[in-house]
Amino acid sequence: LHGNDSSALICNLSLLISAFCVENVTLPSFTNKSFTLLVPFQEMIIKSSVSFSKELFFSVQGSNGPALFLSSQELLLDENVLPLGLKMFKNGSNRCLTVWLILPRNWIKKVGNQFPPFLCLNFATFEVGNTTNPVIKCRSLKSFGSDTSQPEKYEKEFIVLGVYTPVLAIISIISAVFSYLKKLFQKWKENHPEIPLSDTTAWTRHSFYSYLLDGFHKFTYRELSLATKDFHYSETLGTGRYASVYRAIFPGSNATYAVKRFDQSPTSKFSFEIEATAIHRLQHDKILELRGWCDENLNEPILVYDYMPNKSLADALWNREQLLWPHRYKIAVGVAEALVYIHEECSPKVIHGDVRDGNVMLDADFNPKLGDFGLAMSGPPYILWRETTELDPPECQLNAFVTEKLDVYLYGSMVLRLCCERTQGLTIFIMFLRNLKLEGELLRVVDRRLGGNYNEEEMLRLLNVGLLCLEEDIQKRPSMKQVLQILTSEGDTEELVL
Ligand SMILES: Nc1ncnc2c1ncn2[C@@H]1O[C@H](COP(=O)(O)OP(=O)(O)OP(=O)(O)O)[C@@H](O)[C@H]1O
Repeated sequence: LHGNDSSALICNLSLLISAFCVENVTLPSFTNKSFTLLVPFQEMIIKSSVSFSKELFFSVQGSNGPALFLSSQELLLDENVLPLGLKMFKNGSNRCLTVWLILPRNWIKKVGNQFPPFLCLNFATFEVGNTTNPVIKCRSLKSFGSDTSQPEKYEKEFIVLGVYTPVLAIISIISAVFSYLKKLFQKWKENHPEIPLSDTTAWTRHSFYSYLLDGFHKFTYRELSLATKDFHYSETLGTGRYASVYRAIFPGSNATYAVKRFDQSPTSKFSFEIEATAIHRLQHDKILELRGWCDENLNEPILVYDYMPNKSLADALWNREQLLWPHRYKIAVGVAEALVYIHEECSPKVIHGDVRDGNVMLDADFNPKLGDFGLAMSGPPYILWRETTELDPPECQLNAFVTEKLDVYLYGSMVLRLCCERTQGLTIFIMFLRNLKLEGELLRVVDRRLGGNYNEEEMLRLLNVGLLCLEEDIQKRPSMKQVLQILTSEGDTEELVL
């Protein structure tokens, strides 16, 4: 921690800093000060338990190049700058703040994997007054550690000569070309939905998404609108908490995709960002494949996925004709494979956080594809963004930080849905199952809709795996790799699961 350095910013707004904590180290409380944190790259977690009612701004400097300004509203990127993610989340009665790094592909390409060991982080919160555009000046990294205090006189001269004059010049130039641009814009607007072009927030979001989704096809809004018949309800495949999903048939190629259009609410937009952050680096046969995206209308950003003719596992289990046992078992194995991949083969690992039948899609042959990464945690800190429910493991009720064993627990409850007709009142149902297991009567709970058409050995294996995954004690829960071994090995069920 490098002192109380206020030279990092020139700002006519009042400054409000509260207690911050990096990992487990509690820093002293700050009032009316900014400060610089020097944190190891991998541990850049900043968490605050103060209640934020005001707008927040952050400035962060990468190893080279100018600063990145970040607020809960906007993210300004420069090509040399490390993009950051920011989210406030609710932890009990406190609102917490986390800042984390998202390293986009092209940035990694640029610098290789040589991350600097430390990152200089200038951190300050501002109470927003009348001014809507606060001026924040960040030091260059070169001056880091040196004496940065300047006589006030020079700062004033700097503001007058160095800032006002160029600003006036720029304003004149802008006014000169404004009418021309206006004409162009009006022409452009005829073919595009409403976008606040002059809005800095819009610009920063567009840049942020381009960083994240670099390499994926960028659809035009018009293309998607045509393919979904103007997002007509007759083309709706499903509606979730954050988005509606439409079938899109592209006239030229006859290709069919699923277009996930996020709603207008801020949480939906955040869900889009979380999903894009996770899905852009996942490539696996059992994970729903992202085909493209569109952010022309920032209020309703869009992700385009492979179309799954059999929709979700929840649809297949509850709404339509019977899902056969071989399909059910194949689904359990496939989802386990997807989870092994995100937990053990991705670096950093990804925790899905919302594994359930509604988020497993089924292709024409009932192969599962894990989808909906809108609540996924793509790297430390692994924080559960959503409210906990009765389907979550006990550790979630106590702590916002989770491990991959959360997915294991949720997988357990999904597996029971594949085997049993009803699983409501999960805690009681688990106790009931454990008793049946002791009595050697586990098969009594089998879904009657299967009409007895199932493989007994596989059924017992799956029920036992479900119970193991639903262990309250996190240590007793198996890893997804162990689960996959149990489901795919040849050995005796009793030996494998005990
Ligand atoms: N690729 C797809 N192919 C076919 N149908 C899909 C596809 N993706 C989603 N759906 C359908 O749309 C529904 C909602 O999608 P999704 O779960 O991704 O939205 P959401 O808003 O993130 O929902 P949730 O409430 O689960 O978080 C799914 O339950 C499914 O029925």
